[in-house]
Amino acid sequence: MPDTAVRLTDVTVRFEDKRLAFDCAIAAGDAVAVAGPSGAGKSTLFNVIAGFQTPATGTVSLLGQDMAGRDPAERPVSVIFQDNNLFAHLSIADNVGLGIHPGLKLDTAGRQSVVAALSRVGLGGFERRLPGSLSGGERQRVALARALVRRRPILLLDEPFAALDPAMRADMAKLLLELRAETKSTMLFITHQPEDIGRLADRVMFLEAGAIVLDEPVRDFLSRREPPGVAKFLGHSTL
Ligand SMILES: Nc1ncnc2c1ncn2[C@@H]1O[C@H](COP(=O)(O)OP(=O)(O)OP(=O)(O)O)[C@@H](O)[C@H]1O
Repeated sequence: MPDTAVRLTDVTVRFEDKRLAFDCAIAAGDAVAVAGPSGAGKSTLFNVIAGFQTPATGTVSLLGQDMAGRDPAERPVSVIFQDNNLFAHLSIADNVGLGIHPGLKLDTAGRQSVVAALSRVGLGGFERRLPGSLSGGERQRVALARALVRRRPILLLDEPFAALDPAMRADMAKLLLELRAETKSTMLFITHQPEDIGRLADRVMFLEAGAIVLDEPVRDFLSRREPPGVAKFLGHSTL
């Protein structure tokens, strides 16, 4: 497998009145926290990597391959969104099965991997239930199971902890660490919580005003007192 999982080179994205610019290289197997104030461009960065947003310029390369012209489904990426992860009218097993086949045409091996993935995230026996009967943390774990059955080497998590209480956050972080060790996947997660960065990330990318302004090891990031935006994020300043 190539050493670099995600490489963005001279990537720009244009909205009516805005221009975002991204350059970065993420090593295969790293867990990277993506942080920064609201509107900084975190979701847009994910959309560029996953293929939901086409850049105006630049190159997106995943596992050494140029992704130009490749639809999201053709990319080696799974995304877990903060909300709307699950279809309310489908059973938990079917919601996970969608990760294998969008028309839910699963063979025996597919059905077995759905059961195995649910068991792996601690939801064995939940197969026939509906999403509405699950807690927020359980629903996030169903989304994780769906990502697991897809077996894509790059996992993007958009605020995976946002809807969770502190105990659930710790459980989710532990599960993600275990899954990362098992699958050797590259993981990027958006978070607004320094605590989540400390327990899960190897590196931190900090975005401001449409650009990656810092990209460094987690220890360096967490000991920062500047720039002001980072100090504020870390709770060292009331600016
Ligand atoms: N489809 C779009 N059309 C126009 N502007 C957009 C579009 N998508 C994003 N933007 C703008 O681009 C900037 C970056 O948005 P983005 O959603 O990536 O930020 P973010 O860091 O994820 O914010 P948040 O933490 O609030 O989710 C914002 O100013 C946003 O208004």
